[in-house]
Amino acid sequence: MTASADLVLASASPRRLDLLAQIGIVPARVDPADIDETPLKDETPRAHALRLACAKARAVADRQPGAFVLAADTVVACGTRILPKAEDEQTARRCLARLQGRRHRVYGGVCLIAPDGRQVSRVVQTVVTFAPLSEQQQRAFLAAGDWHGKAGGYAIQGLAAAFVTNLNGSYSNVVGLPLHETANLLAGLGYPVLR
Ligand SMILES: Cc1cn([C@H]2C[C@H](O)[C@@H](COP(=O)(O)OP(=O)(O)OP(=O)(O)O)O2)c(=O)[nH]c1=O
Repeated sequence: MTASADLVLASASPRRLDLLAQIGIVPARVDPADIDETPLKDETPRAHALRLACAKARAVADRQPGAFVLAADTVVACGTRILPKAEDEQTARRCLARLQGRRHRVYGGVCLIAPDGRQVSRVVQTVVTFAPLSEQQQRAFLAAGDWHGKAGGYAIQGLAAAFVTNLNGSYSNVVGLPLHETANLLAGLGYPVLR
């Protein structure tokens, strides 16, 4: 019965919609959750990604009865520090200064709530390494503006790809949704995937 229920994507991110489409999943509706994304005191990046993904899914499931609700959250972390979503150039500059020439982690929280109320979630970790960047490279990147609204101030699917020397784990997780794990969560709760 639940196999034919609608899927609602609880996200304003067009990248998540594109990623789902890549594996043949087209949500019936997009209904972004508007929640407070401020980290709690001493919250780890992993716990933060999981908490926000579940809070987004819960907020939307409450107003979308009878549907599967999928939500996610992407967190870029330097050590235990959660990097902000870059909404201005100064924030993006600070993020880039931290990321260049070193390794960081990207945590993707995913949460799925089924029509019958069952809830499953995962956190997926990807390790990304950026090359050391010259002042000129950093200036050019910032001027291009491909940091706006992005966790950690970069988009691996955009210009920042030129900076990545190594990636260990799920690439789609960095873009915004770990596809393998998301497909498994959907299939596990009875939503048709690749059928
Ligand atoms: C690191 C990285 C992040 N991002 C984006 C994905 C997410 O949109 C954003 C992280 O913010 P999120 O809060 O996870 O997502 P969002 O605010 O865009 O949408 P919603 O909360 O409604 O689900 O950063 C990239 O597009 N590429 C990258 O390489």
